[in-house]
Amino acid sequence: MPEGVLEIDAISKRYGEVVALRDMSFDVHAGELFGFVGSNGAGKTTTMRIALGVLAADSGEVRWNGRTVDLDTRRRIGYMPEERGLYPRMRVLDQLVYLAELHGMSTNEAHTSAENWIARLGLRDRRTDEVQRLSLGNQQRVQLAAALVHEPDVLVLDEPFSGLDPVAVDVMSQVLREKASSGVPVVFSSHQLDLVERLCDRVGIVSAGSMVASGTVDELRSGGESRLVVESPTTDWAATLDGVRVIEKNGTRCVLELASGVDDQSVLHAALAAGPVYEFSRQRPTLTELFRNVVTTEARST
Ligand SMILES: Nc1ncnc2c1ncn2[C@@H]1O[C@H](COP(=O)(O)OP(=O)(O)OP(=O)(O)O)[C@@H](O)[C@H]1O
Repeated sequence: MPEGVLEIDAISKRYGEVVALRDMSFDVHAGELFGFVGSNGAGKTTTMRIALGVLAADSGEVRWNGRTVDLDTRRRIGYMPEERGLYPRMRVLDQLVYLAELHGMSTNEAHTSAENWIARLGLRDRRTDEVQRLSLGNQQRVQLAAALVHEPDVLVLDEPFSGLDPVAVDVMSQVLREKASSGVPVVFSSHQLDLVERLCDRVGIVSAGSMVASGTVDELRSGGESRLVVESPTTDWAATLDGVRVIEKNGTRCVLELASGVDDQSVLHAALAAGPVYEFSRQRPTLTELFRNVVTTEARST
């Protein structure tokens, strides 16, 4: 039986005529930070709500450690919903203690844990304030504390970074990294692809309700189009090569796109035959470029 694995297995979901998810599948393993990215309406929130059990799938299954997620397992998931779900009139500390107790902690444990997360997330000065009196960013910190306060076995966070200032982004990143390192599978959705690229062990790109690419950022980047940056006094030779397209030219420096199967070494030989070569390197796409490619290709094929 797999240990410490959250499995989303072939989940489908319709809202009336709208197909929100079709055979959505991915795994998140213990110790792993998994970034879930996709266009607006791609199906991220629906997937996360199904993973937590606040929404039922039409078909497919969510498993934790090989077993279908039930009410007990759900209590062990820390969830940060997109529509933030705090009680606006409750004080920060009281709210966190209440939520921790709801998840099965004793009053003492709940207090210790709530105070710990309040301190960790920079909310000490606001601990006795009503949530509604906090700025949106601080409310979001409380929302993260609410997901963490019962020391969950799995973390599922819907756009935890949206609207945070750079310091709060750093705190959130550190906390998620630490949680993953301590063996908790962490999955979060985000539109901030630079952050996802920096932070995540693996990334899943979702389009129109299905997972269309997943892997480590390195795997995804190496699977993209092959590009070369070349600096040489002349670039005329490049245009004569089969399967090579000059996509950018800036003085003596150019970027070439290679069709699949074109060997970069044959390009280097051609460049050297024409004169000196000062730079010759692979240019790998950023996650943002990959995302645009994958999503545009998928949109064309549907
Ligand atoms: N309650 C609902 N009733 C009807 N359609 C819905 C409902 N919730 C979501 N949808 C539709 O399901 C699809 C997936 O929506 P979902 O919110 O899961 O996407 P998302 O990837 O989280 O988007 P975003 O990045 O904008 O938050 C969309 O077409 C959306 O309009």
